[in-house]
This record gives sequence, C-alpha cells and structure tokens, in this order.
Amino acid sequence: MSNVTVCARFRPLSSKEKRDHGENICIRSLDSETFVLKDEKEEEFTFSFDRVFYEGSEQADVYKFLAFPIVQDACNAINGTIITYGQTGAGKTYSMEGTSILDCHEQNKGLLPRVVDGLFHCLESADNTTKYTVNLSMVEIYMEKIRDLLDLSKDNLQIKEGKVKGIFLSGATEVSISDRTEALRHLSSGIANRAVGETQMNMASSRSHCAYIFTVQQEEKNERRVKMGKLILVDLAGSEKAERSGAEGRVLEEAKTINKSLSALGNVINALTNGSPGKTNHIPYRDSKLTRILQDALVSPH
Ligand SMILES: Nc1ncnc2c1ncn2[C@@H]1O[C@H](COP(=O)(O)OP(=O)(O)OP(=O)(O)O)[C@@H](O)[C@H]1O
Repeated sequence: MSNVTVCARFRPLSSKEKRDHGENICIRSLDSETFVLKDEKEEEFTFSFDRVFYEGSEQADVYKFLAFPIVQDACNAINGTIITYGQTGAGKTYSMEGTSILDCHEQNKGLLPRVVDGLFHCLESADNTTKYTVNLSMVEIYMEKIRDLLDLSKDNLQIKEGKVKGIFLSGATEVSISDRTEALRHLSSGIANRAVGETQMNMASSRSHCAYIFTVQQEEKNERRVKMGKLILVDLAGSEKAERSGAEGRVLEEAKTINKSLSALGNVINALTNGSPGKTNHIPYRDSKLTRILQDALVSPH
C-alpha cells in the first residue's frame, strides 16, 4: 500500500502583489491542518491537508515534517518521493532548493540540501558492519523528453526496468557522492546546466519537471547482501492552465504536455491512495515519463 502525505505551503506576498492588490489575503487559518479560502464571490471553502505551512513557516519545519521520515526510510532501503506542485511563482523551487543550493544559511536552506545533510547524518551514525554508497542523478523532463542535467550531451534518455535495479534511466550519469560538499557541488552544477539548457532551447525552467534521484546502497559486510533505497525529489513544472494564460503555438503545446503529465501523476496518486486493501488495482504509470520514472519510488517494493 502507498503512504502519501500531502501538505500545503503558503509563501509571503511579494512586494508587487502587495502593491497591486494590497495586503488582504483570502486565506484564514483554522488550525495546522485546515484553512478556509474565500473566493471573489465571498464564498468560503474549507481545505484540509496532513499539514498546512502558513507564510511564517520555516524551511526547517517543512523538512522535519515532510522529508525527514522519507530520508530515514531511504537509509533503511525503503523508497520515497518528495514532490513540489503549484503554479509558476508559488514557491516550489524555494521549498526545494532554498534561496540558492549553495546558500548555507540555516534559515534559507531548502529541502534538497537538508535531505543531503539528513542522508549523511544517517549514514555517519550507522554501525560499521554496513557499507553505504550514495549516488546522484539529475534529469529534466521537457516535452516528454528526458535530459541528463549532469551531462547535457545526453538529451533523450530512455527509461528501462531491470530485475535488480527496478526502474532506471539507461545511460544516465550517476555520480557517487561521499560527503555533503561533493553532493552540493554536483547539485549546483546540475542546476546551472538546467539554466544553460533553458537558453539553448529558449525554454523557462518552470516549463519542465526536474528530478533529483538519490540512491542509497547498503552492503552488509558479513552477509554480502546489498539493499537499495531510492529517494527522488521532483520540482514540477508550473501547474497553471493553458486556456487561462491564452497560450498558443509552442507555448500551448508545452502547456498541454505539462497538463497531461500532471494529470497522469494525479491519476497514479489517486489509484495508489484509493485502491482497496489487498486488491491489486491498475496503476497507470506508463501514461507519462514522469510517472514511469517515479514508479518504484512512489511505492517501495520492500
Ligand atoms: N516561503 C517563502 N518565503 C519567502 N519567499 C518565498 C517563499 N516561497 C517562495 N518565495 C519567493 O517567491 C518567489 C517565487 O518562488 P519560486 O521561484 O520558488 O516559485 P516556483 O513555484 O518554483 O516558480 P517556477 O515554476 O517559475 O519555478 C521567489 O522569489 C522566492 O524566493
């Protein structure tokens, strides 16, 4: 069975938003799990989540509630996925990377550098009968094509499935990371490559999905047994509706592809969470590259 946690996060209003619309906001907090939204017609709607992070929330709070348990699972060979979803400008990248991946101010650090800290903390506190190896791949999905962010020459990676490895990206660059500094250096160069690609393809990063794939391999020295935990973080493309943005031409095609893959993700998560216990219902992983990559990280095979 799948175990899905869904949180909502509000960011503070930008100075432009304050200038254009004043400081009034249409959200009223009820508690840490529920808020009320008032629409333009003054009608109220109540929404509940596993946790709501209001605008004063700290990056550390989000990590502690949402990501920490998944990081611990990865160190115990249980797969996990963390996804940021929302419209362009909603704060997905801020939550994921922080103000910048290399900014080490405790307050600003996003989920990615905290996940790296968490992984190495787990590994350093493990007993010495287990040897751990952490690998990282970084890819971007744009118009259903997968590009290697650690080697831009690989711009059409294929998804394969193996008995031992599970789902994997054939030929994708996988770097072994032995400490936090090395991990941040690779993440930073992948993020910089994303920007290079944007210019080459004349595309905004908000129009592609970005996946950070960590694999934690555990080797029990005495048993010669190898276990693997996969942790994927995904910064999704903006979820705005194409019809509303009045897009046409290539921009419309981009928007349609994004909407299709976001619906595919929604369908997979629905199928995973609404399935009856004990019954194996069909999960439509193959409907998009995004869901196929996430297939075994959404449900741990262990
Ligand atoms: N919780 C927050 N606290 C303070 N500033 C925030 C917060 N969340 C987002 N911001 C700021 O809001 C702006 C938009 O955020 P961000 O770039 O993360 O959005 P996004 O959803 O990733 O957009 P895109 O889809 O374009 O990548 C940025 O300037 C970011 O620094």
